[in-house]
Amino acid sequence: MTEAAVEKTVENHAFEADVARLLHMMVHSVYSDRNVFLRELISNAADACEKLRYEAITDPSLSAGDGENRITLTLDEEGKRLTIEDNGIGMSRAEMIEALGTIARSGTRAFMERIEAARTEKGEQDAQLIGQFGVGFYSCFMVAEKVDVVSRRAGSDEAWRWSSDGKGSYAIDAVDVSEAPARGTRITLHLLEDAGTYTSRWTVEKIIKDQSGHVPVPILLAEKPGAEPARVTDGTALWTRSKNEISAEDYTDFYRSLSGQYDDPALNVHFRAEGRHEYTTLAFVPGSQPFDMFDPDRRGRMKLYVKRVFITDDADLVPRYLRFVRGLVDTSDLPLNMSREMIQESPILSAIRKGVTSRVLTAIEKLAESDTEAFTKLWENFGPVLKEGIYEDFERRSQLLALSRFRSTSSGEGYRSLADYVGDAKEGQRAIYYLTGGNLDQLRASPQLEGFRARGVEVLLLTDSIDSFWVMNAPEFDGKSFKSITQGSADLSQFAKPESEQAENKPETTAVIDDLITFAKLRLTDAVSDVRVSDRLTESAVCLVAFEGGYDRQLEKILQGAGRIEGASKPVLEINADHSLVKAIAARSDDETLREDAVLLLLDQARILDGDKPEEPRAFAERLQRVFERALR
Ligand SMILES: Nc1ncnc2c1ncn2[C@@H]1O[C@H](COP(=O)(O)OP(=O)(O)OP(=O)(O)O)[C@@H](O)[C@H]1O
Repeated sequence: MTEAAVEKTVENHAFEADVARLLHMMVHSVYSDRNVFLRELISNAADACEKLRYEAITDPSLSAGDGENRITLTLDEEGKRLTIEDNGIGMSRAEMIEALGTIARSGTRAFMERIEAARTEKGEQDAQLIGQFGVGFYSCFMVAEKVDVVSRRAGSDEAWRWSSDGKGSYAIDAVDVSEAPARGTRITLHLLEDAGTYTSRWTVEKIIKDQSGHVPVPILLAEKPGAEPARVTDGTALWTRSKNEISAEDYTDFYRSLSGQYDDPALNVHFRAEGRHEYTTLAFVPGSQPFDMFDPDRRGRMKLYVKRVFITDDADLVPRYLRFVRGLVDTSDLPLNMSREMIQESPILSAIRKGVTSRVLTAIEKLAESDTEAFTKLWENFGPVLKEGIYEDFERRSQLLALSRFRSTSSGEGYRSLADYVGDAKEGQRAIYYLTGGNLDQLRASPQLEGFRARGVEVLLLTDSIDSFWVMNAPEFDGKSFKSITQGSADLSQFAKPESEQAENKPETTAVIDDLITFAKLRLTDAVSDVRVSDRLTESAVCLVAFEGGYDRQLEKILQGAGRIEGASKPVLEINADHSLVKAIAARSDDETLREDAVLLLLDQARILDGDKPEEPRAFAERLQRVFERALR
């Protein structure tokens, strides 16, 4: 491009719709801790330096001339400006449009949905959320009325300026290289009237030390344009220091600058492995759930360093079920110039992955032993993800089962471990009973539980979608297999009822009940595979269960919903022969119409108790009406 063309071509681009929404939120944010913008910009600058270091391994000319990476902040009180400059990788024109005009992070999108929902509900934004989760570059519009980004990509002889007031569009134009950093990016914030504090040395230095003290690139601060910058942080890698030199605050600060989250970590795991493989790990379990935890594309976010050079955050350093763990591994065992693809397949990496996984799980186990409250919080945040491991990681299945906590008919508002369950199991109890479903209240009201409750047999109440899957794969815990109480026969006769209820122990199947069952089997043959007397019911008249060997009812619904299986299998209708309604119906064999209405209504009642709808709502309503009218007549 010629000099003349460079000066004239200013292109205006509209922001992607989501960016515009996000910016609107930023500008109208009521969040009081605006300092977070600085951490976001410093973190991007540090990433850019790390990317350069990596690319320079194969092409040393990229960092030629200016080998030491640094981030320099310049204050300009008079001009009400704050500048953040790095000598990292820089951005080409296309990269600017991609990075500063769209939203790449799925977490940011999820965050926006959450914050918008909170706003509609409460009439205001959930300001805390902005504070807890970084929202990247765009957060600078909390403090700036205009932002200029001038960047020159390493190795390029072009420089570009991106400029915006954050109100719907941005402009891009080419600038003369003499106006740009020799390499890297300079971001100039034209501060808002009320953001003057970000030109105070004292304030900015404190914010840097508090928020970004452990960024692995040195940070310098110049008091005014042209002044000699002074070092604020030295950029040494925290993980290379020995544990006893590192305070809890150091770890928390580091976690925050690494993860982009602002919460306190629930757990940190810092160790150096020596021997066959040498590597250092510094990993954290966050104190809160990231928004995109259940995003199917979400993978581990651990960073891989080789001899302190950042290589990739895409190396799957932990299995998928630990995808919430943040942190890094730094090893000297891998060569620096190995491609990312080769690293992925390297046996050294799988050994490291194994080691890191073990250490993280052991740390979680220790927390479970030492601090129930902290562990419960961790479990509430990440239990549903950890349980995926029971399904996916055969080798660690028992370990994960032992770690898992459950609601059950005995847990009240607390949680039970499988060890608790087995410890309190009835004599001779061979199975661990469970019931799966969408929510706890519905499960607690399930008729299928009645017989178990009456006999004091504990049942696990499983409400996460993953539960339906791992229970199929987990053959046993402590010699006991898992058994769904909505599948097959309950066989509760082995457990005695409490003395007070002994009298009504085994339901008597009289001839009239047998007759009713034969009638129901015939009449309901299209809808159910069998009708039988139940020993799992005590209060309800009927319930539905899956036949032995079929899918658990809840799992079948999930698979059907996901289009993985076609059509539902026919359930079994179980009847409580002791129930007064059932007895009354059985006694009315003289009235065919009434009996037919009654068995169809019983079936629909069982469906409703299962959280489903009557198959034919109209016929159901008419039947109900007929029976009502008779009763009232
Ligand atoms: N100083 C910089 N140098 C080079 N590229 C930058 C710089 N600042 C931002 N970018 C580019 O802009 C993109 C968007 O930045 P933003 O902070 O919004 O999200 P992010 O950094 O990708 O997300 P995360 O904070 O989760 O890493 C970055 O991924 C990067 O490509």
